[in-house]
Amino acid sequence: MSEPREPQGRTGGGSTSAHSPDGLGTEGLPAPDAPPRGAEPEQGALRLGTRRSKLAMAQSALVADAVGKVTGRPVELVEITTYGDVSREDLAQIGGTGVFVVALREALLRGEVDFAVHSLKDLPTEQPDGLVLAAVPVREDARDVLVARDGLTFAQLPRGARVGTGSPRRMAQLNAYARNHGTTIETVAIRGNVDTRIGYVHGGELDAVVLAAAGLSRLGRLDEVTDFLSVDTVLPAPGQGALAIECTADNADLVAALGELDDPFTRVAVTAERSLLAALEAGCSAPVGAFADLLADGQIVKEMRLRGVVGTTDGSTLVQLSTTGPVPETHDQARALGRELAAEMLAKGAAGLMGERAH
Ligand SMILES: NCc1[nH]cc(CCC(=O)O)c1CC(=O)O
Repeated sequence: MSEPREPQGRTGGGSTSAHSPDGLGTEGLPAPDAPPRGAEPEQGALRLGTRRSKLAMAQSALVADAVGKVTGRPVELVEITTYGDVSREDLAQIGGTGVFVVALREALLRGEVDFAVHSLKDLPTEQPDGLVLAAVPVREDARDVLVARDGLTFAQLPRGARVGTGSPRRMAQLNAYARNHGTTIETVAIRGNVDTRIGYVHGGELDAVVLAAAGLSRLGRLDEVTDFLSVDTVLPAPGQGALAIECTADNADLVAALGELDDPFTRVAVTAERSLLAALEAGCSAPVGAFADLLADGQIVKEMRLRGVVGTTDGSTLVQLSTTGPVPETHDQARALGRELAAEMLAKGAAGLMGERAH
């Protein structure tokens, strides 16, 4: 680590012959009254590039706090407007959720910000040259949730209920779920931020909207949820609920410092999920759900399970498969799991269900 450390306070008094817990001794530390090591340049604030939506700002504030703690440096937020924020076009038309990301990455590559925070599910699966995901912190609740009028759960919605979501993945699975229960819903394509979406329910235009639990949690609005949709019913988007902290690859000190916020299991799980998505050659707004979790026997983690789904938005056809194997020990192993499941899904006709994006 190149970060300066506070000299460890030595409590006065002849204590035991000093052996530090790491066995390295304390000889290398400066005397308590020595000035800070002069080699470190004056370090100013780290600039965090963020989208300006309430959700992005909430996520960035959480990460700014954590980065401040691990680096000991102040973090300042730099707001960046992305095309996805200003365009009112259908997401699938303007190139999927990647439109939220391009402007942030350009700011990173131009050196205008030091690092950026993304919702991992909005990140295209291809990692651009020169940029690295320095950390994927512990994932929030990955589930989708329902915010419905009158506190209704999904099962309580009346036949033909109008359910808003812009996500073909959600449409496919919600319509399939309704069909399997002998009922129907009408999925209504909506866009907009969380306030706008929930506003359609309060305004009476829709019976319910579907959102990510993680987003509502970070906005402090989980109390508005009327039903948490089990991942057995609706597989979340690959990477849903996880954040990605990205910086330029050449900034080794920062890569290492940010790396302290990485959660290895979240990283392995989302790597497998995103590898599945990439191997299905699906755009980010294609109807692909994926979720990796650990199967434990009591306290002992036995295996990782990866589940994937693609379907038509009307829910008439879903290809849903899962695979279980040893918990991957490397990112390559995690990617291999995703590719294997994708190959099985393609063999079952997944490509034909992915609309114009399918090959
Ligand atoms: N597509 C927008 C988006 N990107 C990330 C989240 C939620 C937070 C997350 O999944 O980490 C949302 C909103 C939503 O789907 O409700």
